[in-house]
Amino acid sequence: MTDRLVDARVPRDLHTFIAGLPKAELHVHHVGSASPRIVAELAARHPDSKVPTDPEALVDYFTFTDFAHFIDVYLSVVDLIRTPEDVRLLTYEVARDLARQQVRYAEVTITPFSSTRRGIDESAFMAAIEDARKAAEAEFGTVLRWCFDIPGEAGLEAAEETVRLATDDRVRPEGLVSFGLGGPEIGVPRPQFKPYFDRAIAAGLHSVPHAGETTGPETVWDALTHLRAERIGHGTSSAQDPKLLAHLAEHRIPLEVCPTSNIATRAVRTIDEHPIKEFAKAGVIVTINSDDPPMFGTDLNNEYAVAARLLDLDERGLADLAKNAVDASFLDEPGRARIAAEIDTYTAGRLAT
Ligand SMILES: Nc1ncnc2c1ncn2[C@@H]1O[C@H](CCC(=O)c2cccc(C(=O)O)c2)[C@@H](O)[C@H]1O
Ligand SMILES: [Zn+2]
Repeated sequence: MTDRLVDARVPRDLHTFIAGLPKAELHVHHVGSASPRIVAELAARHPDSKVPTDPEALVDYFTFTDFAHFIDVYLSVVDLIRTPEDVRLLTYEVARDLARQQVRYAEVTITPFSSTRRGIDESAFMAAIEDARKAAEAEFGTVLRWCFDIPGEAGLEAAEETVRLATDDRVRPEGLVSFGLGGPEIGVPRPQFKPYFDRAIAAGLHSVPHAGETTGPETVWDALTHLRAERIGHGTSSAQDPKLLAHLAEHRIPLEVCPTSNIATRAVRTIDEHPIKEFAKAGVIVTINSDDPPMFGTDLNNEYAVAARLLDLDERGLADLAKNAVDASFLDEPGRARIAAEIDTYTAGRLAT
C-alpha cells in the first residue's frame, strides 16, 4: 500500500492549520486504530498469530484486495486482543494517538461480542476500556465515549449478545452512548436487526449503523427506516439516489464520511471519484473520520487534508467541518459548546497571523 499520509496536493500551511485544529471524531474503530507499534507488540506476544511482528511488514499486510479481505485481516488483529491488559493498553494508546491530533472528543466503535466470544471476561473488558477512558481524559484531556456495534455477519446471536452488553446495567459501561452495526453489508440485510436497535434506543442509546459502504442506497434507507439511524456510517452509495440525498439533508442526518477507508477497502475506486462533493452540494451534513487509520495508512489529520482538496476548503471551511462533527456528536451541550469555542478561537488566531 502506498503511504497516503500528507496529501501533497494540499498547501503546507493548510496541513499546519489542520494539525492544530481542535477536532472531534465520530467514526473510528477500537481494534482498527491499533498502531503498527501496538499490533507488532501484541503479535510478538502471540507467535501463533499470522500477523507480522515488524511494523514495516504490516504496511504490506494492511493492503487489501477487497472488503472481504479487509475483514479477514481485521479479524486477525482482533485475535491478538486476548486479555484485559491487551484491551487497556490498546485503548490508552488509541487515546494517545487521538490526542496527538488535537482530537478533543471521539466516539470509538467497539465490538464487544468479538472479544467476549474469544474468551475475555465481559466485566474485565468493560473495566479495561473504562479505566483507559478515564486515564485518557485525565492525562490527555481527550474525552472518549463508546459505540457498541453488532458484527452483522455473525448474525442474531451477536446482535443479542451486543444489545445485552449495551443495556444490562450490571455490565454496560458509563461511557457508552451509541449502538451500531458493522462488518460486511452484502448478505446481511439491516431489517433483521430492528428488535435489537429498538432495545438499545429504549435504553437511551443513539443509533449509528454502517450502511451504504459496500451496498446500494437501499441499505441506507433500511438503516433510516428500520434502525432509526441518527447518523449513517459511510453512506457512500447515497449519492446514487437523489431522493435519499434530499432526505438526509432535509432531516439533517449526518454522514460519517471516511474517504481513504473507502479507497482502501475498494468501496470507491479512486479518491477523485469519492461522492463527498455530491454530499456537500446536496446540503448533506458531512463529518470527516478515519475509520481504521493505521490499517488504511492514514490518520484523521490526513482525512481533513483529503477533504480540503476534494471540497476545495480553506481554513474556515475546515473549521466548519470540525464543527459539523462536534454538532453531530452525542457529547453533552456544555462539552459541545466548549470544543466549538476552541475551534473558533483557534481559527481566529490562525487567520489573524
Ligand atoms: N469500514 C468498516 N466497515 C464495516 N465494519 C468495520 C469497518 N472497519 C472496522 N469494522 C469492524 O469490522 C468488524 C467486522 C467483524 C465481522 O465482520 C465478523 C464476522 C464474523 C464473526 C466475527 C467475530 O468477531 O467472531 C466478526 C466489526 O467489528 C466492525 O466494527
Ligand atoms: Zn467503520
